[in-house]
Amino acid sequence: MNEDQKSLILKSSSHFPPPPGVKLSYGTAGFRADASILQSTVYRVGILAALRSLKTQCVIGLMITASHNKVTDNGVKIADPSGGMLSQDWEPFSDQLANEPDPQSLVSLIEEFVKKERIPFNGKHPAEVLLGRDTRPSGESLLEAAKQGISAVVGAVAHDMGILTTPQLHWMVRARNKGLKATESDYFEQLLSSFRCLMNLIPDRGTSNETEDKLIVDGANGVGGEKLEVIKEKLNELDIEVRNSGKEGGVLNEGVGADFVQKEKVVPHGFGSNHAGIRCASLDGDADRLVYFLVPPNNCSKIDLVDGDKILSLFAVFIKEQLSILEEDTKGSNNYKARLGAVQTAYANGASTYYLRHLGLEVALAPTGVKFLHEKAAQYDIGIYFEANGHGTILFSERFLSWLEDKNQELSSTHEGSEQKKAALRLLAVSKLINQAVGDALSGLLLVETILRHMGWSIHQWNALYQDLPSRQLKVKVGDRTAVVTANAETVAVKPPGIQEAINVETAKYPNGRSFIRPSGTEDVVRVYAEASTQEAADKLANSVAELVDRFLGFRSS
Ligand SMILES: CC(=O)N[C@H]1[C@@H](OP(=O)(O)O)O[C@H](CO)[C@@H](O)[C@@H]1O
Ligand SMILES: [Mg+2]
Repeated sequence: MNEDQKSLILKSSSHFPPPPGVKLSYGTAGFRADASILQSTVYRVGILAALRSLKTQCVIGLMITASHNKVTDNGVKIADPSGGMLSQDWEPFSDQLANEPDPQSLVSLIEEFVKKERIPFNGKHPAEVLLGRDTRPSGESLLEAAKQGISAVVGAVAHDMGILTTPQLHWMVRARNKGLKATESDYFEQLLSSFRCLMNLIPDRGTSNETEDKLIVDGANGVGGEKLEVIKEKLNELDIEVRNSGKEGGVLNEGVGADFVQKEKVVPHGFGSNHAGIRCASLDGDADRLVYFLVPPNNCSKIDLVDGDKILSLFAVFIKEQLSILEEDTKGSNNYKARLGAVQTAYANGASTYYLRHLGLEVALAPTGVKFLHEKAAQYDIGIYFEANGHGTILFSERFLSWLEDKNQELSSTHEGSEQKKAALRLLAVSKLINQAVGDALSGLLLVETILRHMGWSIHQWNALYQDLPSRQLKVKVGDRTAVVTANAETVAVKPPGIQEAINVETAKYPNGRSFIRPSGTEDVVRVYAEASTQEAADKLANSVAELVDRFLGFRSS
């Protein structure tokens, strides 16, 4: 770093002092806080993004969003060259960068890091950062802060991509770094063309199928609703009605959205008894989560939730079917047994894990946070990962895709129009429709819709793949949530000493009982999860484990 560079950072950072007494940490969702205290953080993440771009010599993404959090919050996160989350080994530096109050020390911190990481300041490519933001009112001024941070790095270029869903920005970063077309219209074009390809390959059963036409989507009053309106205009094949699109004056994430629907299991605002029995879906505030639900006819506030675990299961059934068809072609010269795996967290309903194993899939467990699931899923030829809350996607390995392309060619000459050829084309279309950078509610929704039609299933038939074990999630406020340390993908609490034994004693009292605790990465709470054979038992177990947390870790009066 030369003197000009140092004085540029020194000068510009003096306009962005961090708020006194606040310590932020780059968690599972980047930095998140009340929007009013985030100017300096976003500015510094601008610097970070430019440095990351220099280091990798690739385009980097910077997204301003607080997803499902309340509208007055905001946040910022980085998309790495592959379109995935920021590499974990840069997280400690991100924390130091965000929290350093003194401009001179900030410059020294950056200088040391640049040396340690050997970041090339005279590399072939100047830093290039794509910027996106959700619909939050604070987004515009935070975007300015990000631009200031980026331009504090000599030669760095920022491209404002406008209001986007988080997955759109990740998709653009991935596409740019693969040398592909990467505008928002390219994104829509890829989704729509692969969707149509799958629709054209739906088997003709000669009878009308069970899938009802209409789908009603809760857009969480956020960016996802807006973008779905755009997709809807270009789609004649689906009958979609968007509610809570943000245009009706509702507040982002208030009584609406995938997080609300999944956690509270009640109907979102704008839905009621007139929607009973109709297929409904809900997106979160930045449209990287998707859940489906049904409003039952009799009890209209409680919903039947079709969550991320069930979306995973639906995708698994479909992909397994296509792989089996391909494997039937034993005469071909080019055969390959693909490894299909599923990745879940401890929050996955026990019934879903059981179902997936019986389907013949390998099921791996990862800690909460999509970066962990993504990493594990990338180890399979086809890895499907989902958090129960609806965040997930499907990853195809390069090796498998190139085999599939070859197989498709081979089948073109020998088996045109055959079931094998169709299976190969379907899998290729899925690999283009699904957003392989990160979980994407819009592309996920289009895939769910085509698979339901392919199977001829109603949402009821889909929901009946297995029956969820009753579960309960609680939050406990404690003095210091970091006192809880977990192991084995968060299924065991190793600290504080003795708490796991006490949880085991409680769990053993209930048939099919399972319970675990972990510190949240996004809120100042310890989360408690419990499941058991009945709702009453799950509630009781969750409450008694919450009491244990309180007893071991709660606020003490002394
Ligand atoms: C139980 C739960 O839903 N946890 C969510 C939540 O993380 P916590 O660390 O539990 O606060 O937000 C994360 C980011 O969106 C998401 O990845 C995760 O699944
Ligand atoms: Mg989100």
